[in-house]
Amino acid sequence: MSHVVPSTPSDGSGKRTVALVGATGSIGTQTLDVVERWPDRFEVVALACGRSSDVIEQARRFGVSLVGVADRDAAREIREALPGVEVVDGPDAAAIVAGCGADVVVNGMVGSIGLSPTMAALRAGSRLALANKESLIVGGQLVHDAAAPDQVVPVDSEHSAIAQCLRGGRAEEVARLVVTASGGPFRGRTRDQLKTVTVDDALAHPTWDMGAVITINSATLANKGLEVIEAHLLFDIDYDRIDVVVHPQSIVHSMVEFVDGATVAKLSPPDMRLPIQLALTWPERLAFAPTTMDWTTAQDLTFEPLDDDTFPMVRLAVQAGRAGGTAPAAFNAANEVAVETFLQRGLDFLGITEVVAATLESHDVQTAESVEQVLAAEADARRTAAELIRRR
Ligand SMILES: NC(=O)C1=CN([C@@H]2O[C@H](COP(=O)(O)OP(=O)(O)OC[C@H]3O[C@@H](n4cnc5c(N)ncnc54)[C@H](OP(=O)(O)O)[C@@H]3O)[C@@H](O)[C@H]2O)C=CC1
Ligand SMILES: CC(=O)[C@@H](O)[C@H](O)COP(=O)(O)O
Ligand SMILES: [Mn+2]
Repeated sequence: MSHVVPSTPSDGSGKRTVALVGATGSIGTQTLDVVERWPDRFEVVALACGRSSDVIEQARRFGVSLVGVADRDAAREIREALPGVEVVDGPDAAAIVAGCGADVVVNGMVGSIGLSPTMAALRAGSRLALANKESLIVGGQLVHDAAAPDQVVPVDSEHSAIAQCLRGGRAEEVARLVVTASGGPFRGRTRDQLKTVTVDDALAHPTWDMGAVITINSATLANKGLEVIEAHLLFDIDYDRIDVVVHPQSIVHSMVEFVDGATVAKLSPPDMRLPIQLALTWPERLAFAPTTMDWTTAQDLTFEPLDDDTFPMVRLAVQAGRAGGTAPAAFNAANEVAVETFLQRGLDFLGITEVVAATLESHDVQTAESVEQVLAAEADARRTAAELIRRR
């Protein structure tokens, strides 16, 4: 485990400065909920979003000095509403915010556009609380190499759980990682039954309330595929030693099996404020529990194997992960294009997986030694996916 190791615990004195990219989304707003609870521990200094004017109220509430807005038209209105605040705009705005030198940068952006903020935070030497799994997956070795040993702390619930299970353990004692999946809204359905599902059906996640893209990724199981690659990169474990198991209650957030047969699991009700809070102060735990288990009542915790034929996305992601180089970036780019088109009602649900499989099939895997190479491979995969969708 090279990137998630305990750093020196804080002695509780002094505030940590926090920069938050993706401030107006699901992770972003929950991060602000957590931070607001601890005014003596955190000071939000910079925020970034795509275009939402919600950032105006957030910037005022936290008294930030820097705001990044990707959309230039939206930025004009936001700048006028925030006199005295530096408002940067355009495609590099989030990277400027992430690179501002805060103690902790939370990357809660959606999609591989989160790569440049991830790299900017790492280059600035900030602790990176990483929800934006796509940046790690597409950046792969580049992100891995740019990160100091204790610099990246996962926010993703499964990876936060694994990091907690591994805490204090030795790498050579780990036998396997077991990543849990809710199974999404279509768990138990056949491929035939998935032919007619709608966008609204796919957005009805059984256990988590999240942004639209990750919710669709949970429905196709692409999210779990991305999470297997994420686990491989964060914890340096071979794909042969990472399993996925379906656990519909989303209470066991993942597990680690050790060489003596002991399995350690992390359990809590499904609430992202717990892993967000822990990532802000890792490895220290703050004494606020957003929700707790009620162990005085009967609980059913069930586990079942993944139906790999109906939901082949995990298999495809592992194939991309094993191929290495630009393949994970191609997998993710094709998925982003297909999901966006599905959300706009331009592609059927099963088409998402088919487009990803066909894009991956035709992708010419290259080494990913620079951000430019990754971006070129992504652009190529996006073109292929768009062309496949056009021809359907
Ligand atoms: N939501 C969850 O519970 C979980 C999410 N994650 C991961 O966290 C990430 C965020 O997910 P989620 O919060 O659900 O997504 P949302 O769609 O809810 O939020 C996305 C955020 O990104 C912002 N954004 C979009 N484009 C840009 C840009 N160019 N520059 C800066 N900001 C931009 C949006 O701003 P605007 O509002 O202006 O469009 C918004 O603030 C994803 O990678 C997801 O996989 C992981 C585990 C759980
Ligand atoms: C909350 C979180 O971490 C999500 O990634 C969640 O795991 C999605 O649920 P699925 O298990 O359905 O993909
Ligand atoms: Mn997750």
